Amino acid sequence: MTHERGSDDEADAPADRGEGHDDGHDEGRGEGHDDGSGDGTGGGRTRAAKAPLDVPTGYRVGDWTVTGLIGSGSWGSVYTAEGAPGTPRAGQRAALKFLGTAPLAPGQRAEVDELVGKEVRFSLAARHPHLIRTYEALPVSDPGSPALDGSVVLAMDRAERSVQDVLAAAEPGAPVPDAVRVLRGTASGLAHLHGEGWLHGDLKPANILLGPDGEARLADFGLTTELDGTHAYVPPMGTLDHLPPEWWSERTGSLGTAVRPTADVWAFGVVAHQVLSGGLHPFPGATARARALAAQAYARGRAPLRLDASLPEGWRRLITDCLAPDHAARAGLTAAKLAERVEECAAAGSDTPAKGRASRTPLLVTAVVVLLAAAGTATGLLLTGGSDGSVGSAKNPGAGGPSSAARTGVTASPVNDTLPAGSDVPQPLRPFIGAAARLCVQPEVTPALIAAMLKAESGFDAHARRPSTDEYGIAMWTPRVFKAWAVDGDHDGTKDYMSAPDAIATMGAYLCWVDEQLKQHGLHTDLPQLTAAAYRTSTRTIEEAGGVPARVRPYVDKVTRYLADYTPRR
Ligand SMILES: Nc1ncnc2c1ncn2[C@@H]1O[C@H](COP(=O)(O)OP(=O)(O)OP(=O)(O)O)[C@@H](O)[C@H]1O
Repeated sequence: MTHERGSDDEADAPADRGEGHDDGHDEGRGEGHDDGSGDGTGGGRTRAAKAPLDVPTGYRVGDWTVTGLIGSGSWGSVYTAEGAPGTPRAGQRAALKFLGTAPLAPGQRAEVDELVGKEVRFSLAARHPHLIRTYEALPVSDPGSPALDGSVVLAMDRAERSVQDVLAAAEPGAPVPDAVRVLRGTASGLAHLHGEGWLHGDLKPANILLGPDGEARLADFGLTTELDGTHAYVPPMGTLDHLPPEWWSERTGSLGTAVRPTADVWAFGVVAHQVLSGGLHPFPGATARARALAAQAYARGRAPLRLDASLPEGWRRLITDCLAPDHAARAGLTAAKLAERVEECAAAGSDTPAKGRASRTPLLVTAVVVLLAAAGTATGLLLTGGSDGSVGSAKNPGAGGPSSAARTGVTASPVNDTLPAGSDVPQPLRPFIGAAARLCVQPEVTPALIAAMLKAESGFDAHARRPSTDEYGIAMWTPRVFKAWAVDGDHDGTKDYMSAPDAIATMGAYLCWVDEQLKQHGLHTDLPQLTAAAYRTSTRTIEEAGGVPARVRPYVDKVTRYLADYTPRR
């Protein structure tokens, strides 16, 4: 998809985030926005360009020998390692994060290189008992392994598990083991970062690691940035489930998206709610996207904040302050103050669930759905969503559905699910196209529309590439936009715009949101055409034009023809 670039449209690029409206959309990490979230995770600039690295056991980097895989994030993979015999590191345990750029197209590579450089810089500079310690950064020179050659490896403290792992095993409605200790460490690490003039930028359970001593340490400084006055400028990425509501209306300029330290405070509020309630997200919804929408509705005063009934009163007040709807209202709660308040809550011993509250049942039902969604979708958008998300983000079609489905409580729509047998839609793609459409309750987002758009975009070519306009894969996703919406269509744990299932599922989710946005702006006729036009431009462009702009008319005409071919006759 080409979000129009330049002038005001530049701001639209990451999934229309810059449209300044209010509502609803979602993501970007994250979740991705999910990733993560759920993350949704769940992203943007080019963290979208996922580069999973396959590093064999026994692989040697500096004094370290790789012993096994821990997991992969947006652009790197983390492995267990041990110091090699005969070296000063002999017998020492470590985690190695391989940050790879080799599989990327040259245009993306420069951008990812810059991000990797930042992650290396902040990781090496991070020194605090509640920040993961990085010992060294090692460049890999291995011409025999093109995928690894040129990557950078961060050798760091190896954690036992992440808070995301703890939440996945938690019982909803009760604090996770050591909840208060986790929150104290997290707040302390965050206060140190902010004191250094940095913001973390991707605070989420997957990035809070627990050491063998049980202490929490913040990790993943890929979105960490120095504050420039009151803001930092970061790539338009994050993990849906942990992005503050104002993120969606920030414009993205050449420096990136403006983010305030209060974004970390919001994320802390979400994490605190999750940790103290056994994984429940403070906003309702079966997907990271739906939860992001719920957070935005709350921020606009359209819905109350309904924290879980089990939260002890002191924590409830603190989380409510972290989740103040407006960043200005959150500003008084600096990270240093936050850490103090966490200590006060801890000292008050308010780490046990409130007793005798009657209203758990409905919330628990939601909770289980949320947990299921999160379990299937730990990002990294990311977004974030998300790992988590980053990310991402949590948009596992098998676990829920896109925003509108979640909000209306409908998990599958009665869409016309078939494509004509004789049409040229490749057979192997049909299940993915059908699945993408089924998860959207908007009647216009049918298998026929998705198939027509795929044909118009790439002629169903999963390897299609148009570097001049930064568009790749079967749905011609712009990597940074893809990252903002990424869905793991084939459930392989990664979200890759060059994977046809992922690209198709993401297209379905995005079209669903576009269609809904257009309706909210009073556009009710020719919606398939308007939706296709928005995919090539932006919803704002279509809303301002009140119809299909002339420059995308030929594209829309093509889609219309294919749509007629693919719509089953009844
Ligand atoms: N030092 C470490 N020790 C143990 N596990 C780690 C360490 N660093 C990262 N991990 C784990 O490795 C996995 C991949 O981490 P990574 O930072 O690459 O991605 P992520 O945070 O999950 O996603 P994203 O980067 O997209 O937000 C995660 O499960 C994370 O919890």
